[in-house]
Amino acid sequence: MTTPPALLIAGHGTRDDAGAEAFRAFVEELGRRRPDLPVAGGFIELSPPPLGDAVADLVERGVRRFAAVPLMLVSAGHAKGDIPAALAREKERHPGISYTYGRPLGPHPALLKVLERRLDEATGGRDRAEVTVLLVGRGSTDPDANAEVFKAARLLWEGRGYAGVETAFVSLAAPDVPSGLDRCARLGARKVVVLPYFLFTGILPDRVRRQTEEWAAAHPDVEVRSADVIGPEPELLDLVLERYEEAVAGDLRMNCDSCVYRIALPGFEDKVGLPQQPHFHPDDDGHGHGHHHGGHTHSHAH
Ligand SMILES: C[C@@]1(CC(=O)O)c2cc3[nH]c(cc4nc(cc5[nH]c(cc(n2)[C@H]1CCC(=O)O)[C@@](C)(CC(=O)O)[C@@H]5CCC(=O)O)C(CC(=O)O)=C4CCC(=O)O)c(CCC(=O)O)c3CC(=O)O
Ligand SMILES: [Co+2]
Repeated sequence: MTTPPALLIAGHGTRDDAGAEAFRAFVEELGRRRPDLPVAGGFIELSPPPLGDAVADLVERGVRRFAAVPLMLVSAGHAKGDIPAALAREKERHPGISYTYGRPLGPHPALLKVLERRLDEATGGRDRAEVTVLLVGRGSTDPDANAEVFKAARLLWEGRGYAGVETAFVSLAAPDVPSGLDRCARLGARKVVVLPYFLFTGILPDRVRRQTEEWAAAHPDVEVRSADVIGPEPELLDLVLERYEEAVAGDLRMNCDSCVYRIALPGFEDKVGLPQQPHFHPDDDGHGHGHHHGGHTHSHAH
């Protein structure tokens, strides 16, 4: 019998005890969900246990193969750089191990669903057409990572009926939270919900809430509410296990998560499963002008 690879979760780490505890409880919950797997989690900085201890723990339990999933929303420095580097270091420490590495989490439809729920909680389900959302990401010096937050905002806007979804960052990238709120006001927003694009409670989500309250106090003409972080929702557990399965199967799907031909996005349901055709090309009638795009049929039959 071949045993499945273990699951290793890599978290960020925080000086906020409640945030670190939320991560540790989440890893325990993953273990309860998959009693067939050794599961361990560690942080890349600040909080115990460090990622290296989590790997050592797995090795002590007899694990030789594992799949590592970064508990990160975006692909920035941690997911692209230091977690892979930390894993390479662990392989030097434990030469007998092998591992595959999964993708970050966002902007998966499961997360959008949780964000939508957080908004409904904050507004009491009021008329969405009057509500402008300010989605606040962590912010990074990696523009690709910042663009992923804009993508999440746009996908959240599509088909859900909000007046608008604007984007801001808590630090390292513009616009910051007050500028993002200014922008909403200039667009005519009278009801704004600030929605943190963060996994768990922590120092940065607290800062978002504080900055939101300060801005709201200075702008009594705009009704401003704060929504909660994503949190350890069942959707997040399922998504991490989906990332695990992908990493085990070697089936890493780039950004197919939000592909309109695979996922029923609100308002675009009729596109799911549509056969894909090559574009009409004037040179494709047998004259052979050397513009062959062989193998580019973009099939989505997963
Ligand atoms: C408060 C602080 C720690 C403290 O002091 O306790 C903290 C906290 C947290 N960061 C989180 C997430 C991310 N942090 C980064 C990146 C960086 N974070 C850094 C510092 C700090 N981060 C400290 C003070 C920062 C300040 O004052 O502004 C940098 C500068 C240094 C470094 O970490 O090396 C580095 C810049 C790299 C660059 O230059 O681009 C990325 C992007 C990336 O991957 O690079 C992500 C997104 C991951 C994703 O995609 O989800 C979360 C989890 C949030 C959640 O739950 O979702 C928490 C927890 C919390 O908020 O408590
Ligand atoms: Co950080």
